Amino acid sequence: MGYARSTVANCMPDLNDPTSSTSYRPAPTAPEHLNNTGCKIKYSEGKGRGVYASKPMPAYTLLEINPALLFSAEEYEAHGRHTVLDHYTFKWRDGRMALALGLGSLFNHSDSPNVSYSIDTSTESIRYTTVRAVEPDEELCIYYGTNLWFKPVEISDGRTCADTELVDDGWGGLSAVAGEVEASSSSNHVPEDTSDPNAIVPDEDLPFTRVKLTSDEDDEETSEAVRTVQAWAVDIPDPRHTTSALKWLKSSGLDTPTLSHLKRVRKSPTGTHSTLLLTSTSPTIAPELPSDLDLAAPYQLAVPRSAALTPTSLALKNALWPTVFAPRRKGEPEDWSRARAQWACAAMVRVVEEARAARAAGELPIASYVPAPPEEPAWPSYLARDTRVSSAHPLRHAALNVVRALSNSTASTSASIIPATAAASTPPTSAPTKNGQHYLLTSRALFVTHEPCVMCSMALLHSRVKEVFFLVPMQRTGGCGGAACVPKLEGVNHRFAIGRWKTGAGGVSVEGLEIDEDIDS
Ligand SMILES: C[S@@+](CC[C@H](N)C(=O)[O-])C[C@H]1O[C@@H](n2cnc3c(N)ncnc32)[C@H](O)[C@@H]1O
Repeated sequence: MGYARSTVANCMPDLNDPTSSTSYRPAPTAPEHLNNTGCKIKYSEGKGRGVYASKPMPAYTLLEINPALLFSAEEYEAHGRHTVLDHYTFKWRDGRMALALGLGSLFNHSDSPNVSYSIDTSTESIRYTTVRAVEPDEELCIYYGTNLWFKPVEISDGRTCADTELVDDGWGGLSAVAGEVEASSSSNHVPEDTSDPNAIVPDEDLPFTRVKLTSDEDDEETSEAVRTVQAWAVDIPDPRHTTSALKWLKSSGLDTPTLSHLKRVRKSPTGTHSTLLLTSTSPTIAPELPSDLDLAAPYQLAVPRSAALTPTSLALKNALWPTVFAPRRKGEPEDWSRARAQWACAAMVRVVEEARAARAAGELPIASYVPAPPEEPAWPSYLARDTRVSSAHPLRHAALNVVRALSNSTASTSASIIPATAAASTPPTSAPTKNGQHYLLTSRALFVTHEPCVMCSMALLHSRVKEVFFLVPMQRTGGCGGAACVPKLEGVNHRFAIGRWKTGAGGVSVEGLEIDEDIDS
């Protein structure tokens, strides 16, 4: 908290060792315990007790708010550190020591944590929140930091914490709480912890700085980029019945706000009939129609998922279904919610971790990551390292490798190109392959440790990526504002947003990511 490490750490009892000389022994069975968010206690192989999910949990689920028991550093020095409490104690921001009263004390450590926590000094409490979607029976783990006092048991991908140098994550890393990153959340570029994950984060508190693009940033300027959703529609053979059909629709309960960006009626070009858009809910069960109206059988069709932001996108969307025109003011940036900012921090932590693992394996410390979007947690995510060294291939840059990972996602993958989720081998049909073009990153965000070079930036532009976040600027070679800004160039047919990560934001450090500034990234 790190968990407070003391000079006697090595003399501390091993919670997993029944022969340990301490009087502490893990109980043979976990107590019956289920909190109201669905966390339960179970024994975790080699770790003692742990906290587990009893049901599926979406990303950013608030798991627990635990009061902290605070005591002075002197008390800790004289007593606490000589007891089993040392395993559970961590440093509070003001130098006192703290113990989480509740399940918080039972979260085990993982170097790929699925839970982050934040300290609320005003209420002297700690909030634990999932950072990604969690499966039933999955262990819920936090990140203790780099100075572990025990040998961590292997995590699911076969690595141990000792294999990689890890990031001190201001969102999930206990060491961050120990004051290794700025204590104040705003100076750490971490949005205030409010209970509302939808709260909009002011621009100055975002973990990145937006690189300003002068042109409009609408990402739906080509027909293949138009995002669609399946909806039910019905033809009205006699257009004179359109008003009655509309009246029925309004009272039917089918008329939900999900399609409010679309007109309800489309007239056939010849005027022979009109079509009524019914609903986007239930892809399998056709909506029931009134018997007193002369309507054909309902059918499904693809309609635009959102309003049109530009005249070009309006024309493209109208070709599918009459769409509302809601232009964004030129250069107006997208709002970011707190949940989305947390998702971005977790993604940047993950990609930095991968880059450090790449370096340990003899590669350049560069990695790239396309996480599942927070609003589509079931979509596959992709992770790739730079493999120029091992492949002796000058084009195996991390950003290109991750695009290859996406396009190869139905084929077998190599160790350096990792579908970062189990779902990667069978992407849902609504995932990025939906346009039939497997390299497309339409509507996806890409996190990369080093500013992509001009070549990679151009490739990303072709892939229609929505936004790129990078940590290390590359003044001489970068294509996202360093040597050039590719999405700003005149004549390009797509623009992506760029975020330059703020120093220390989310507890992410650039340590270990040094590369020669002339190397393309
Ligand atoms: C805060 S306690 C966590 C709850 C603890 N497992 C229990 O049964 O009370 C921290 C202790 O859990 C164990 N632990 C936590 N994460 C571990 C991991 N990844 N591998 C092995 N042991 C772990 C270590 O013994 C550590 O000192």
